Amino acid sequence: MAVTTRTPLLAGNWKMNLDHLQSIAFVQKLAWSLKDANHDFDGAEVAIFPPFTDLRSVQTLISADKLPIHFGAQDVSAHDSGAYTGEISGAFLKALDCQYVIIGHSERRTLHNETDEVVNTKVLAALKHGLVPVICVGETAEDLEKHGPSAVPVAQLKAALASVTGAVDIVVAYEPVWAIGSGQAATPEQAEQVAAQLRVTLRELLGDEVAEATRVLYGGSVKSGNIAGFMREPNVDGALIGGASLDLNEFASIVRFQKHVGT
Ligand SMILES: O=C[C@H](O)COP(=O)(O)O
Repeated sequence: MAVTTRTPLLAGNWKMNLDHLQSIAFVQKLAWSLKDANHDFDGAEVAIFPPFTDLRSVQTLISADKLPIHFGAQDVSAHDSGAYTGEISGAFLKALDCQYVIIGHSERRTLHNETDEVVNTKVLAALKHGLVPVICVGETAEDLEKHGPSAVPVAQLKAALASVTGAVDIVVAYEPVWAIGSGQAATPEQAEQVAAQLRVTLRELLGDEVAEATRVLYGGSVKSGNIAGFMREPNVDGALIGGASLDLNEFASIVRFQKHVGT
């Protein structure tokens, strides 16, 4: 068993699914289901990333019922305020008690032309507003063939962290683009290889302490049937889950897979 002091993070990215009423029902049932199963919330952190329009409802429910579930947004503006129609400021997310924000998801990079520079400005904005950025990196199938597994994710992480210094609280999600929504997950060994390289990069850029404290997640076709393999790897500290996070039983089963901390 690998030695780690990092609390695993199981994060559900709902993408553009579930409206605010559906999100309330889902969060209630998830909390009940995990409580019934005696889930150790201190041993494995659970987070959800609903659409923007759900956040206020989710915040109200979680705060009123004191549910041990964390939440964040799926994107943030690089700007604080102003004439940016359709964008959402990090200040607004912080005001809704969001703890996390996903930045640089491959769907943002491809569908909304987000460059490495944009990702970097969003990371800086998140940190400025006290949000923990979940920085997504990952190679396409073509990148994999041309450059091998780690080159593109490492380059993306370096770009995302330009001008970032100090004891920052960040999460990195390694999501090979070819594994997202394809049903073809990376192997645990592949995920570990890239996660280890990403940690080396964190060490170079931000020092030992930050590198040791930063959770590196794997994402891409994670299911209850394959989570155990990923959780066994020493540098994989949890998962960013898309499709399976919309199925209550599947998500609850994934979340319940504990990784031993400090053993
Ligand atoms: O953010 C989550 C990833 O895009 C993974 O999605 P997926 O689990 O549906 O493959």
